[in-house]
Amino acid sequence: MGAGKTTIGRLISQSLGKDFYDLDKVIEDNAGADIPWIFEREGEDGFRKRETQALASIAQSDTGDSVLATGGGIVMREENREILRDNALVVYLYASIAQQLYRTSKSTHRPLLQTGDPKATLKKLFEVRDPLYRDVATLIIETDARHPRSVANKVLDAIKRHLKEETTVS
Ligand SMILES: Nc1ncnc2c1ncn2[C@@H]1O[C@H](COP(=O)(O)OP(=O)(O)O)[C@@H](O)[C@H]1O
Ligand SMILES: O=C(O)C1=C[C@@H](OP(=O)(O)O)[C@@H](O)[C@H](O)C1
Ligand SMILES: [Mg+2]
Repeated sequence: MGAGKTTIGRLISQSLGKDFYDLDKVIEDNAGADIPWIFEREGEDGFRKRETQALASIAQSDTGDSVLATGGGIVMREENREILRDNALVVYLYASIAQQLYRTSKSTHRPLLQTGDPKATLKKLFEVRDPLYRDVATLIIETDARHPRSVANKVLDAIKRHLKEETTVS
């Protein structure tokens, strides 16, 4: 949360002229309700079920030519990780806890951070999730101390380099 997935994903899709999906927005549109409402009525488990359904349906229907920003918890289910590995070039946007805290502090839209100690929550989530992000990631990009446009350019460069290397090798 607060790594910049939604912001950077949209910028990248514009640069590449590809469709953009934000999985949280897809979940909200499908549910006809926002994420805080889903967490309140259905709990985190209900949200995770909706998240997997939305991811699977995009992976099935998409032509493979789009940019998808997921929510930060997407890696918690092995089936989601499998879908990502099989269908996508996955970019892990790394942000320090301090940056995550700063970037998420103005929003009340993330139910998991509506606690007395969001910093401790972010730290716990990072410990569990960082190895999982690394497990599914094709590329890892550091986002601290960088403007969103500059992060987007860094991602675009890394993707181009990666695709060029793949072509050279095969
Ligand atoms: N590289 C960055 N530098 C500074 N602020 C950023 C950066 N990336 C995103 N932000 C800001 O942080 C907030 C959270 O970004 P967002 O894209 O919603 O993150 P995520 O989808 O990963 O939770 C937004 O207000 C966004 O404008
Ligand atoms: O990390 C998480 O578990 C979540 C991250 C959120 O998305 P962002 O990572 O875009 O904030 C959203 O999917 C939900 O609040 C749960
Ligand atoms: Mg987001």
